Amino acid sequence: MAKITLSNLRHSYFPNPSGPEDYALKAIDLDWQDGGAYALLGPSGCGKSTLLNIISGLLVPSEGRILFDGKDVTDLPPDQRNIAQVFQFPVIYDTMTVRNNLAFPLRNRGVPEAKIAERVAEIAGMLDVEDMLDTRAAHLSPDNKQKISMGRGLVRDDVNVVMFDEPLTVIDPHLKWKLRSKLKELHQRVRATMIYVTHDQTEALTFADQVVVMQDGEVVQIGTPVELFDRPQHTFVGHFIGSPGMNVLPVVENGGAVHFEGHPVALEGSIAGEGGKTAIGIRPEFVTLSDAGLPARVRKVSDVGRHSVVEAMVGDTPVKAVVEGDVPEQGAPVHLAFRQDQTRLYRNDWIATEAAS
Ligand SMILES: Nc1ncnc2c1ncn2[C@@H]1O[C@H](COP(=O)(O)OP(=O)(O)OP(=O)(O)O)[C@@H](O)[C@H]1O
Repeated sequence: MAKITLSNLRHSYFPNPSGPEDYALKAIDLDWQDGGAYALLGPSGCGKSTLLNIISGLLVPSEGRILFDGKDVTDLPPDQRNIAQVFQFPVIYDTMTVRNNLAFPLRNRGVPEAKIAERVAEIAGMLDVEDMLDTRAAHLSPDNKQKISMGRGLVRDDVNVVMFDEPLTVIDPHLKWKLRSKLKELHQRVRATMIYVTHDQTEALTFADQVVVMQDGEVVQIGTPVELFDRPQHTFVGHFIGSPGMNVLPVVENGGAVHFEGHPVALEGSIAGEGGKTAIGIRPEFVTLSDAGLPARVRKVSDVGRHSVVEAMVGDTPVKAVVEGDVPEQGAPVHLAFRQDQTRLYRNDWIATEAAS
């Protein structure tokens, strides 16, 4: 397995790009550590597939280099990069048995039969598919086909990286959570460098030790799931991660003080920089209904199971609060309190407050 370095990577699908908007990837510098479990998370069109194709060698970047363990592979074709890939849809041979499907990537590389048998048994054990080994792949359910596809991606122990591209797309919703945790467990046992591409925050946060969040061709934050939740560096991360996402509320900044809808708001710490578009970010989990606080009127209450989400209007701006227990009626006047150590200022969408020590 290898450490993967992306250095100063940019990519445009246009022959003569003239501005940042012409780039599908805009300046990416990243180190993926050897043996790490990474997720590449972002909405459709943010550049995930472009980045994946550059790592696998299907696409040559317009600028920048890709290194595997310090060795420049930018100009190497896919078959010389030693990568295993699991795609959205199962890639298996229907006429072969599960055993032969799992053995295929090893036979292809001339691995001795005894070693193949050992490795296939090991992977089949990890995936709980031992009882299917002699079944023809054509007879498997779509879920099991995808499991075998994953097994084929994991069976070689000499690859630089295993890349998963939205691998749970075809999986039945009620089985998704099972396979999600299975993949995490597999990483812990196999210890390969793995990159998991998805637009689904739950999949990314379950699988990865480090999540790389992308928006519009840029990496906006790399962090553990907890870091992304606790301290979003960019409003996009706050909004995209969490359910519901972080409240991003426009504020007026004046001499170190900020006002939201005319009310002063206390921030977590001192403010950096000046000017630009300012907003505060506070997660709905840290907004409470209280006796004092910002006057608001309830617009909507949604019961989401373990708790409710109350959306209340402060002036013209909706604010969401996660509420346990009793909830007010629609239209009721309430007061909202923001937990100060969780209230951050964002300037032009980037965090602009120091954390309270
Ligand atoms: N072959 C291509 N030619 C021109 N533009 C492209 C091409 N492939 C992708 N793009 C553009 O590059 C940007 C990034 O696309 P990319 O497919 O990498 O995003 P993504 O995050 O993988 O999205 P999705 O999840 O929908 O596949 C988008 O604006 C897309 O329209």
